[in-house]
Order: sequence, then C-alpha cells, then structure tokens
Amino acid sequence: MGDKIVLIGLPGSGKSTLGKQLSLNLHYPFYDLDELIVDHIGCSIAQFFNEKDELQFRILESTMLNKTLLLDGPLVLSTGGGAPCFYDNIELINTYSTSIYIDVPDKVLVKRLMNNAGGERPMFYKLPESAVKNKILTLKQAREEFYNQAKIKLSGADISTELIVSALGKFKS
Ligand SMILES: Nc1ncnc2c1ncn2[C@@H]1O[C@H](COP(=O)(O)OP(=O)(O)OP(=O)(O)O)[C@@H](O)[C@H]1O
Ligand SMILES: O=C(O)C1=C[C@@H](O)[C@@H](O)[C@H](O)C1
Ligand SMILES: [Mg+2]
Repeated sequence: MGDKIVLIGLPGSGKSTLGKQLSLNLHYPFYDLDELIVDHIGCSIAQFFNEKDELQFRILESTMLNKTLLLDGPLVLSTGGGAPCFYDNIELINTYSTSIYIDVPDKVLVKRLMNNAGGERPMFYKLPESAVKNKILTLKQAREEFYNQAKIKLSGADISTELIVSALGKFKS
C-alpha cells in the first residue's frame, strides 16, 4: 500500500503549496485532487460548476479520491477544501493514509483568498472582503467536524514543510 499522506483543510490553507513541497522533501509522488479533476474534465472547476452543478463535482471528486488512494506506493495528496466533507470520504482518507488538517487562522485565509483575481476559486470570485470572511466562517463551522477527524492537526499562520515532517515523525514513533 505504501506510505500515503493526505492534506485537508479550508480553501487557501496551503494544501497545494505545502503538498508539493512535502512531496519533494520526502521524495514521494505528488497528486493534487483538484488538478486530477481538471485533467479529467478538460476544463476548469469554475466552468464545471457553471455548466453542471456541485453534485456532479462531488461525485467525481469522491471517485477520483478513491482511485488515488488505491494507487500502489507512497504519495502526497492535496485535496480540495470540500473533499473530506462529502460521502464517506474522510473515513476513506483515514483508512488509507495519514491525514493532516492544515488549520490556518481565518484572518490569514481571508487575506490569501482576496488575491483570487484569476477566479480560480469560484466560491470566492469577486466577493468583497466581508463576504469572503463570512463564507470562510460558514465553511469552517460546517466542515470542522470532518477536518478534526484528521490523524494530525497543525494550527497556525506559518505552517511549514519542516513542521509537517516533524509532526509525521512524532506521529509514527
Ligand atoms: N505557508 C504559506 N505562507 C504564505 N502564503 C501561502 C502559504 N501557503 C500557501 N500560501 C498562499 O496562499 C494561497 C493559497 O494556497 P494554496 O493554493 O496552496 O491553498 P489550498 O489549500 O490548496 O487552496 P484550495 O483549497 O483552494 O485548493 C496561495 O496564493 C499561496 O501562494
Ligand atoms: O472548498 C471547496 O468546496 C472547493 C475547493 C476547491 O479546492 C475546489 O475543490 C472546488 O472549488 C470546491
Ligand atoms: Mg489546492
């Protein structure tokens, strides 16, 4: 089965950025669930949300998550913000991997998501700061029960790859 590490957390928490760095550090292959979905559908997630609906996205997301977790060998997988919160996805993640909740303060998330000028995050596109803040708080309230099921939780504004590597070492010892 191999050593699998899955990063979960709210949009903007740094799952993709940290996941890439972690995979280089550990010499594990890297997968980003959002990128796998984009490759599969052949358009952006924003377009898919517009043309289909969220339900179709969540079904596809769960299918791609399953497939990736069943790959042979070690890997680092960065998920989309909603991935652990639908169907039995969090149970699946915890069955096949060491899950890590990247828990970043709301204020920092809002600041990062305000730089969403390219519209790569459809949920936050063109929203004023107050609406981004409300959205983050609403998502956090609804999703924390899933994120908190992660095997490791790291909280703070400056979560680094080194911190993740150290937490993994402690968890496994
Ligand atoms: N440790 C960090 N310090 C400062 N900025 C960061 C850090 N990690 C990520 N960022 C910045 O925050 C933004 C969001 O990062 P990233 O895309 O990795 O988040 P994500 O959790 O994958 O989001 P999503 O759920 O939308 O895929 C990016 O602009 C990235 O450059
Ligand atoms: O938090 C979410 O629900 C999402 C986050 C993104 O990573 C994408 O997976 C998609 O835009 C949905
Ligand atoms: Mg990401």
